[in-house]
Amino acid sequence: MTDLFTGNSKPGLTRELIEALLPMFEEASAGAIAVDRQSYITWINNSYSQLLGLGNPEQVIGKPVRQVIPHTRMPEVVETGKPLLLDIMEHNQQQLVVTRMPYYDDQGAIEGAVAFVLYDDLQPLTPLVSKYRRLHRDLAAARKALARKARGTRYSLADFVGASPEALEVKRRARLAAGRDMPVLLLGETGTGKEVLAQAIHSASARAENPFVGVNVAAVPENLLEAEFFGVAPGAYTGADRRTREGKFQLANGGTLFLDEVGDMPLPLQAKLLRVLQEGEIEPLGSNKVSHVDIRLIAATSRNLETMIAEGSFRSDLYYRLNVVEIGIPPLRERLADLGVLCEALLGEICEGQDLRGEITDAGVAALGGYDWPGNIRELRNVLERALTMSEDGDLLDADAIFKVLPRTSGATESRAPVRAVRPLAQIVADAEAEAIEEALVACRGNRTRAARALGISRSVLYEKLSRMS
Ligand SMILES: Nc1ncnc2c1ncn2[C@@H]1O[C@H](COP(=O)(O)OP(=O)(O)OP(=O)(O)O)[C@@H](O)[C@H]1O
Repeated sequence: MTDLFTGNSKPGLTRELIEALLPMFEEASAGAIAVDRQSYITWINNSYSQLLGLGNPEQVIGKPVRQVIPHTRMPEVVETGKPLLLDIMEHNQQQLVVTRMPYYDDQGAIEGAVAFVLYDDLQPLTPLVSKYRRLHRDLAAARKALARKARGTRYSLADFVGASPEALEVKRRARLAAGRDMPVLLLGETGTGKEVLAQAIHSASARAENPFVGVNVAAVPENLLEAEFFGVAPGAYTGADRRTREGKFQLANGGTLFLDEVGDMPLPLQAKLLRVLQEGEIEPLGSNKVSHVDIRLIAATSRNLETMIAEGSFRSDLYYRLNVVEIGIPPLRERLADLGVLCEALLGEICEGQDLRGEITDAGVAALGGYDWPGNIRELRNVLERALTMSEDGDLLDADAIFKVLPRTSGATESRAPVRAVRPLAQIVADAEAEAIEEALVACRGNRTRAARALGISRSVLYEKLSRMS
């Protein structure tokens, strides 16, 4: 072993301290090294030179440390005077956990640095490292989710679950749409995932860092739609706010505006929307100033716009403006092959954060396949949620558990099915009662006391009815 500190400067306090601590560190560590002010090696112990595969330690004294240990950060410590107390360094495909500290002369000037290899084998640290990696992954996912939420989106393309040819085609077109800054028209029945897809397209587009603003045209009273869309100038009408109220177009500026149920838009507003799309300018209510907006429009509807055009209730020129990229989302009954993966994803979502581990048997999935799903994936989610709430045998849903909660008929089958046989009134009443109880339990997340209160019956009566139902 060579002498620790070469050079002729007088030993100072810090240096003394390091010298005092060195034997202890040296013994506890898998190797130790010191460099001078120019990052030239002044000392290295035997164990470190063996670890580095150097043979004779003397031959590296006086060499620049980077020449011997290419990935070392000792020069940085000497330059900045800041210790690097914990670092992982690669050397010859080994990962070394190292600590590095500067040391000073009497006048307080940096004289060099020392480093110790704390571990030359990460094996004992595996639980710690994997915990760190897991936390890091969780943190990254949470940051991403938070950022998405801040921008108004919750979904990415991976959230559009499905592996059937129909689902893959939807995803392929969505990816295509994401790459082009053009209007998109999503066509599909209620609950097929139009909003999921709109958010996913936004998240995968160049506008992803900008806002995603959604507005359900059918949910806004007709007389408020214009203000909702284009905003209101201060004092635009009696009782109007003194401040400017921004409309959805301004809020979505730079990002994506999602118009859900665009088929429900009244004709006068359709004309205004068309103008905005043609000119890229909006005029808030009560203002005579126009302002430029830059948005990508994604519209969706469950209605047949072509029939509406023929009937005169939807403008054909607007239709062609909106329908640059059209994506038809098939109803669930046309992609029953996806039932299994959808159940898995939805049960995972439902059980998240709860002390539940929902699973479904193959027979359970087959039972779901016999239904025609007028409410599509939203309805599937409700059925699974209800089945879990009602399930008596833990969290495994079999065919029986599904049949118990599956609606007996759906709107779609009802309209196609022949008139049903007349049934005894008592049975109809019992069925209606069972359905009301299931709904109350779902609404109260399985809390029977609250469900009983909501139904206006006592807990004991609810229990009695439940036992008769099962
Ligand atoms: N492909 C899918 N994968 C996973 N979940 C989905 C999918 N499609 C829809 N969902 C879920 O179904 C529910 C309804 O989806 P969404 O609101 O996007 O449907 P929608 O077509 O916009 O319905 P509506 O026309 O009634 O507004 C949501 O909870 C959503 O998470």
